[in-house]
Amino acid sequence: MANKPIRLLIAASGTGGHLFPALATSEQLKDYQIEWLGVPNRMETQLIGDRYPLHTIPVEGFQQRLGLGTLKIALRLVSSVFQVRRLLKTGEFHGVFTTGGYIAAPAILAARSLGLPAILHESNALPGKVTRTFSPFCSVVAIGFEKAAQYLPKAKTACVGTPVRSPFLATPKLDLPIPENVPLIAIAGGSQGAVAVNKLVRQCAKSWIDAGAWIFHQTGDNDPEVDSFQHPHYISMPFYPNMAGLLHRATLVISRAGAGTLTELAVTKTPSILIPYPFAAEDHQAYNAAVFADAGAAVVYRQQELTAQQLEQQVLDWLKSPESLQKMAEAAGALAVRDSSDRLAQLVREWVEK
Ligand SMILES: CC(=O)N[C@H]1[C@@H](OP(=O)(O)OP(=O)(O)OC[C@H]2O[C@@H](n3ccc(=O)[nH]c3=O)[C@H](O)[C@@H]2O)O[C@H](CO)[C@@H](O)[C@@H]1O
Repeated sequence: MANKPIRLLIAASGTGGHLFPALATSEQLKDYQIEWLGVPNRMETQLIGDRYPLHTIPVEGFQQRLGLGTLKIALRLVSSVFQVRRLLKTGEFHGVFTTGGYIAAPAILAARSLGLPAILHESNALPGKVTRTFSPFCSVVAIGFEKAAQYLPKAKTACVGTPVRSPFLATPKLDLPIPENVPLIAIAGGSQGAVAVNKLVRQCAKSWIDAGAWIFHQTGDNDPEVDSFQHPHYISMPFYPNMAGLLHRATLVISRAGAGTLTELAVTKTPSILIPYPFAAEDHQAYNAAVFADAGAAVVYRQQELTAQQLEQQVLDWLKSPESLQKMAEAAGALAVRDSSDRLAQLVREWVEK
């Protein structure tokens, strides 16, 4: 294999939480020839197309109740496995790396049926269904949180943290017109935004601003009331690419509990209020959030129980208590695995170059 470039197929699709860790890992594999496997019309078609050749296959999740729909999806999965097998063979790939989700199933099955290594990274504390089902077939399963190992008893696991994009490891400036000496409250709804959190935040915003804070609100692009609160100290955007600058600068963050954002909060040592997405598969965001709450790095509220008054007061209390914020910041920092992309890339190399 010495002179032949190593060819790796990365299967990562759908949301920032799946795509960004895969991209961060790919940056550590610059000597590899990388191609990407995704699904049509998902975020990868905008994010990946300029960087790597992108192949797409139509896969989707199993519905809860068995029926004709499920049969159709199962048939589609079988046909996807054959498609990926063809791609792996004709492209002469040496292995597959995936960050889980539906795209992982055909990628893992196709690779293993050809005797190629399949490396899976799972960033959530409660691994997704696909990870739990297909991890025994993987060469190795890298996990973001130690806790995930207990749900994967038949897999060979290695805890490597979750990779963040390289700007998070530096201290990039915030390119927004916000004064340097004011408290900044940032709201991060995950790569899709969080309408219910947005609503609560808008009810509290005036009182936080009156207490001297500025607010940056990442709203997502599906909030019909997005323009209903306006103030010179309140900036909102559907999606903000410089999350690294934002989280480094933020005094505190109000966020969903996607594994990607949590990892970034740890690396940037940012205190947070976490409101797990209540409809996430198997409530997995609550498991992520619990890791941070148990470590003293965040306070967690269930969306169903949280009132605007509670949220408003929690933030006002913290604005008056820099010591509490400092304690949480340190606890968040203690959860960070800063060399995660290195570790994960190393693991990929170990298996693909075996
Ligand atoms: C609703 C849902 O099920 N979400 C899941 C999805 O993540 P989802 O993509 O929703 O959320 P994550 O927090 O994991 O990742 C969001 C990523 O997008 C970035 N970002 C977000 C907004 C923005 O304006 N700019 C920006 O760059 C964040 O910095 C982060 O890197 O996959 C994750 C990994 O399996 C899971 O943990 C999440 O629970």
